[in-house]
Amino acid sequence: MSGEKFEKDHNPAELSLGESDQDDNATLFGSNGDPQGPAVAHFNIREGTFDGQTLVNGEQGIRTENNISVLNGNSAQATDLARSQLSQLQYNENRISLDRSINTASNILSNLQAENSVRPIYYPTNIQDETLDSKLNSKSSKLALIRHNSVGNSQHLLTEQRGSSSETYSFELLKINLKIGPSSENLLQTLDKSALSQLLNEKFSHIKRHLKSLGERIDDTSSKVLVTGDLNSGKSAFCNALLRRKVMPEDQQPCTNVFCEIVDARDNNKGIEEVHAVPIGSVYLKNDERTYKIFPLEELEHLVYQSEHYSLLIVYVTDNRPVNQSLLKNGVIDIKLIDAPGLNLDSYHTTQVFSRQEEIDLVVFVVNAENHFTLSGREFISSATNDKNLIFIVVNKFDNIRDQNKCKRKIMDQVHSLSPETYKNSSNFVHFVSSREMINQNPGGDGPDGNPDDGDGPHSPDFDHLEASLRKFLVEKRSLSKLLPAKNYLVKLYSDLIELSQINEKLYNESKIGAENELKELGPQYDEILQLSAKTNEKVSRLIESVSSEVYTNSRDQINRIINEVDHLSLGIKFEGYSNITEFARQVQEGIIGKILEVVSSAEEHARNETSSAIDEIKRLGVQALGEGSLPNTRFIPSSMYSKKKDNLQRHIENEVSLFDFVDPNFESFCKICGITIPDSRTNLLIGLTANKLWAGGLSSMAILYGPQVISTVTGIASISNYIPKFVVTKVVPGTLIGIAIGMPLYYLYKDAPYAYQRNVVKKIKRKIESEDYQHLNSLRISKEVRKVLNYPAKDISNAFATTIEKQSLRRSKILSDLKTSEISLSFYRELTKQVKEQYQIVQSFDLESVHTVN
Ligand SMILES: Nc1nc2c(ncn2[C@@H]2O[C@H](COP(=O)(O)OP(=O)(O)OP(=O)(O)O)[C@@H](O)[C@H]2O)c(=O)[nH]1
Repeated sequence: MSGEKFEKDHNPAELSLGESDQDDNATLFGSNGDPQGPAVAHFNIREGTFDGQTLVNGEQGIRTENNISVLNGNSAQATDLARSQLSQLQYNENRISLDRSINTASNILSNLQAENSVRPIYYPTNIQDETLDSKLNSKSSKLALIRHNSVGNSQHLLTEQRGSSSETYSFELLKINLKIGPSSENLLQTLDKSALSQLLNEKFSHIKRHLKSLGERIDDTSSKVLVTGDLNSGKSAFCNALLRRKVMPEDQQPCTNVFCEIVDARDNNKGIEEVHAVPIGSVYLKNDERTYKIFPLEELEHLVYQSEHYSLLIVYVTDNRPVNQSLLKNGVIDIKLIDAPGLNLDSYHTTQVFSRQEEIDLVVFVVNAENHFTLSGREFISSATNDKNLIFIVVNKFDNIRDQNKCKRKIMDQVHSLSPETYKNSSNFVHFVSSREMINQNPGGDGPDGNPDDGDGPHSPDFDHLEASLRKFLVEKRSLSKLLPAKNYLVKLYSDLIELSQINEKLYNESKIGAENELKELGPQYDEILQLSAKTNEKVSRLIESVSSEVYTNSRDQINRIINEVDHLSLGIKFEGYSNITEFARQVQEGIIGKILEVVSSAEEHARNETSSAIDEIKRLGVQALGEGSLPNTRFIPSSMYSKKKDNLQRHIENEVSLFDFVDPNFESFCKICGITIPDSRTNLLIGLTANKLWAGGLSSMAILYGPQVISTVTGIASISNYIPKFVVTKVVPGTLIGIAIGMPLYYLYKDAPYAYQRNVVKKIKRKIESEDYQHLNSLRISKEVRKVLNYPAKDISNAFATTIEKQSLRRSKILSDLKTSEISLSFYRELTKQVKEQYQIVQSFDLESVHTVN
């Protein structure tokens, strides 16, 4: 039946056989005559039939010829069939709801995968596991992980949480277990964020694939029954007994080596009985004949041995028995029987894998009543029970047992220990039968050529009961065989998702609160550090400014002083006559420049000392503001200051010495040299100065430049001698005057030469200094160096501040981004928790009936 025909909007719980006085037809559910609307199921109570509109498994209910004949002839059977069909309707209701829930679950997982790729989902590594050391599962490690994984460094929250009690989580389907050996620790806790996220993603994909196959399984209209058991226990015989004909080869020697799928030929192979042998490595596609080889049914007894060629034999057989008797063709669903090879070392694993396939609805385990359960049989049953698969246990060859009660007791004891659930419902799930008797009573069977009996074929109460249980379980209780696994899976999945979502919701909420608190704390801290930085930098700048300008002033003053004093400085250089005049000139020049440079050096030394103290002060200010250890550990080396060639004054002074450099007539020195007392009273000072000026500007030049005229003047004076007594004029006066006029300047010039040279050099130097603005440039040079050196610790401070501010700023933006992440995630998980809880309720409410109420 196409599921879409029975659409939503009606509650499966309301399905019931209608009993109305006015109307024999009860409407089970449906639309009100709307042809496009959901199908309508009408059940005629008197006739025990559905009307022609009612679709059952894709067919029009019971309007087939066979069915009508059967139903007309037997109202009890009709009621049975009606019940089957009613259960089919109910099945469809549940199936559609489950389908919807499977799709929802799959979408939720896709959303989680998308979320996981952007913001890694927190997956607790402290999952409850009896084998795990709970000491490893502290809450702090969990929080450390979420911090590491997704939120970042909200350190205080981490600390806050450390005190709280540890929690463990229990997942069933979402459990990721990375244990290598049974005793080893779960490696989950050692994984990093991306690895964990990847694993979770894979887990989601795996679950999605499983959901898909569950969806396919519940949509599949057929049911598969895997018949397995120990070697030679009579599995093939049991299949034949169910078919009431010898289809599968039976042998005392192990014979069935290939899995055989017995399928109704009428519905699935146009009624043709044959075997489709699927070669190893091929996947059976009915419509593609390249995927299998066709053999007549008679070949089956050879084919079952050919496990080296074939992996699967599809055996198409026709079961002509009425729908209420035939298991394969029961009028409701397709049932396929799979006759598996007997369990031995080779086949055990394959059979176990086979039994876990989604399309296996029921496992029938055939055990030989004579041998009881073998080791492999016991293992198979406990493993199937662990997988929560329902198992029918058929104790075959019971006809061979003499003390049947004893045998029953022993086997039931074994069942009890193997599967308590099966034991509890043993009347439905454990059957003691003889397959051989069923076949022997009906050797011809109801094959295609055999006469379908009248429905009263061979009977055995035990076998009838077994068949009835199987039928009811597969046909009427399909909800259990097909839908229950899907429901259980969804219940587990939603329960895990609720837990996962709630954990994330809780942690992201905590994370959000933490981030908000951190931001609150960080705001003032950030402003504080900004202000402190500005203040400290300003203080340091002011300090640098004041030290540099003090150094500048000091240097300038000192240089000025020496320049002023240099005229009168005693250089202690002896003038050893004009023969050594060049050497004298050099020594004088060097002496004067040396004096100036001495002062420059002393200004530099002063600058060094000032720099050193200023560095200490700047460092102190830095430590005061930023704390110990916040600045780089640097050491000031005073000698590194002014280490380069500091002065090129000497190079600028002309080295050439001319004779005129030694001539500098000066009244003062003249007086000094000539023994003339200089007026020193205040009133005479002006005269002295004027005279000095005159000398400086006139007499000295006059003596040098106008010497001849002076002499001629003196000569002129000599002409006056005509009026003076001759001997005076001719002998005394001229001689004296000439002697005075020539001798004194010459004497003066000779004596003054070294001083004059010094004065001239000083003048020269002063001129040079003046033209070059030497004092300013040198003071500037010295103070600039101070500023440059002081800028290093200042820069260290501003760098340290910049780093702190940047750190704070980075932290702030990190917290802001964490906050945003937390808010987005929080709203995602809030919504998710709501959704998965709703889905959990919905799935829980599906009424598939109690598993063990088969009757
Ligand atoms: N007495 C008795 N013999 C049975 C019964 N069922 C099967 N046998 C015999 O037991 C032997 C093995 O039966 P099979 O049906 O081939 O057993 P099997 O479990 O299919 O064998 P493998 O598939 O080879 O493991 C055959 O000789 C059957 O005739 C039974 O109910 N009673």
